[in-house]
Amino acid sequence: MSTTWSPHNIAPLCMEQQANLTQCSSAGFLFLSLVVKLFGNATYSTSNPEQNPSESHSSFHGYNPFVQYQSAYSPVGHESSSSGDQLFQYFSGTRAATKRVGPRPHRRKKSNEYDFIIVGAGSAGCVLANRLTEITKWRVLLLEAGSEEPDVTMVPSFPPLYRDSSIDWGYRTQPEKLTCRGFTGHQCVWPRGKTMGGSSAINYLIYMRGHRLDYDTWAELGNPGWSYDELLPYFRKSENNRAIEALDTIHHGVGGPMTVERFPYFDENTFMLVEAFNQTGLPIIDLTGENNIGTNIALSTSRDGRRMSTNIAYIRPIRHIRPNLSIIVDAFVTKLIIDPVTKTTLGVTYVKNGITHNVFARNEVIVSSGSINSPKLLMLSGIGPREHLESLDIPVVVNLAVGRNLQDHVSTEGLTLALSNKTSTMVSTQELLEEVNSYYQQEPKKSGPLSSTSALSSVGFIKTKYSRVNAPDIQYHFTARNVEDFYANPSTYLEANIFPLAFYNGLAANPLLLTPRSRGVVLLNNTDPVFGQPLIYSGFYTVKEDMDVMVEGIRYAVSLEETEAFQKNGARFVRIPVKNCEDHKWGSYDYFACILIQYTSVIYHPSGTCKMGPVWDKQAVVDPRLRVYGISRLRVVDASIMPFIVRGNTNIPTVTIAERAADMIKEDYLTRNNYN
Ligand SMILES: Cc1cc2nc3c(=O)[nH]c(=O)nc-3n(C[C@H](O)[C@H](O)[C@H](O)COP(=O)(O)OP(=O)(O)OC[C@H]3O[C@@H](n4cnc5c(N)ncnc54)[C@H](O)[C@@H]3O)c2cc1C
Repeated sequence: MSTTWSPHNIAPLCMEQQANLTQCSSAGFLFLSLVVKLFGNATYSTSNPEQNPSESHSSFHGYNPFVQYQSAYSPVGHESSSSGDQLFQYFSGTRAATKRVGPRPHRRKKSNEYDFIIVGAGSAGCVLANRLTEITKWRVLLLEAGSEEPDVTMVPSFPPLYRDSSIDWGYRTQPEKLTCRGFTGHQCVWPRGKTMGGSSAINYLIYMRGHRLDYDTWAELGNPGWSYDELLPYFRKSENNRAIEALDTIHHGVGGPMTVERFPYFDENTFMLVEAFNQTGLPIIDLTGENNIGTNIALSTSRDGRRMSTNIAYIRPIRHIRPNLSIIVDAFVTKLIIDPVTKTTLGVTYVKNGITHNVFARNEVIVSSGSINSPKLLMLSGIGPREHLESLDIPVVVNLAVGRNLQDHVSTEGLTLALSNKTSTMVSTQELLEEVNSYYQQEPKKSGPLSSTSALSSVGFIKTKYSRVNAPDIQYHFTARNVEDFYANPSTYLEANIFPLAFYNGLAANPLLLTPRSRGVVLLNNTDPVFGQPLIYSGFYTVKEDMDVMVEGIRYAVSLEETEAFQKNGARFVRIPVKNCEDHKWGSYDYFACILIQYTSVIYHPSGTCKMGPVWDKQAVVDPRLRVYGISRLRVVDASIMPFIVRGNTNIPTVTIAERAADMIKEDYLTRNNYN
């Protein structure tokens, strides 16, 4: 099998900046070559789990004493080419559409016609493809712009490696006054998964759900069916919990597709951090319970030291087994085919290997392309803000607030915790290469430093004085750092970092803003709307209170230094002002504000750009059953529908949105026969 994954080419960045960093030395290039050789193919994700001994089913195991408590490929030749296609002409306005509404039950199925077409095989798309193909009479097509999921994604310690690699869309934010000023072009990286599994294949594996209040608020806003109590069965349905939390059967599930456990390996710093939070008064709790103020080692979406992407969890077990599921990878959907007269969605146009194809949906097209690409696809198809679309000569089909309401959990990379030799996990190049080889060879279960995200698993949630409700407004992550390299050249270090999370002599303390008041926007690229990067304006800190909350969050992090846990291990925050913030006194409000603006960190949870809301909500793009307003046979199901971002990492909330949506679709088509 050919190599499917290519890493970020850091050489130009290293040379341009003449950066004397470890990742720019032979160590970095040796490491990358070995990883490509061992993990560059897509073997694991495409193999049959029945033949893999590590997939045998087991129930709850892995009690951690510290914690109290998965197509037949649809041949390309089966799709019609676009040339001369009548429906393609509708869109370009050269031909009048034939009106057709309501069910079409007696038509013979054509090879390029499916019951449902799902655009995007990410967190949501893979769940939907699995659940909808449970109905054997439904033919479902899953289209994914990226490749098969390469083996490199399985290693929990490797997330820094995926950024700007062949499985990342490689997006950047647009320059803004209050964000990302310290980075090249004043732009922040904005990673998004471009492979089977989507962002769930490149994320940091943290299993989190958010707070009860998040979902109750969605429901109170006029979205029936989305309260915490109504979603809890769906959280359980997806979950196969193999940790101590499995004993809490009210909140956790054990038979679902998504294996959830604690990693087989933790270093001392992981324990130190939870201990420190605990010593500030935060209780050790199940962070995935209804109220998440507290601390613990987080659960992870992993199984025996390997990542569980939604591709592994939901697609791998059914691929080549369910004949009604077709999957086409490397298929970039460029437009929805919409009858402009009846405003009915008929299918999609996609490009694969430079050839344009049209495929048609008897029932619905479901857009699950994520919070950046879903609004992009809608806008390319004439669904979006009138003014913006008209400025690009795109005929407006429906005027909706698509791309607005962008939210994320902003953080900073500017706060560094230095570790003493006592707990530093730094290794030599030789040791690093040996660890990579050792992880590769372990069968059937993986263990050791690379089988874990290390200190990133230690999570704390706090409520600052700014929180108006009894729920957290700051969450903490701690990410591996080489302190000397960071201080030598912060922006290049961060932009070209490729090393595993396991080996470090310092940690970035990342406070996450859980309830941002600021809003950003996603717009189409004005020079190349289809193939160009969408324009992402994060809008971070455009509401001043967001900065106040974050400064408070930084102060709390710094206070961890006073705990016995930090003191006995000699862990100390580095008080040297970081580049571009030297004019401010370390520890002052202005210094902390400076690091927020200079070294803004996007925590990769964009949400809200196809907002769910009732008919009277002018910002709403989809209704509470996730149907796009003003267009029939079209839904959006992914993180973009969240009216407000949840208080916690967004993968499992997105999986749960898709689980809920799948049942809604079944209700709509199997019980009510409601096609509009
Ligand atoms: C680096 C990173 C770290 C993260 N860490 C965590 C974490 O630890 N825990 C957590 O809970 N969450 C984490 N998240 C967030 C979480 O993974 C996302 O919120 C979630 O995966 C979003 O799911 P989605 O279905 O909305 O979009 P995605 O999973 O991004 O899926 C969208 C899919 O659509 C495809 N697509 C897009 N456009 C097209 C098109 N035009 N044609 C065909 N296909 C298309 C994409 O290639 C992609 O596969 C992280 C995200 C990232 C990027």
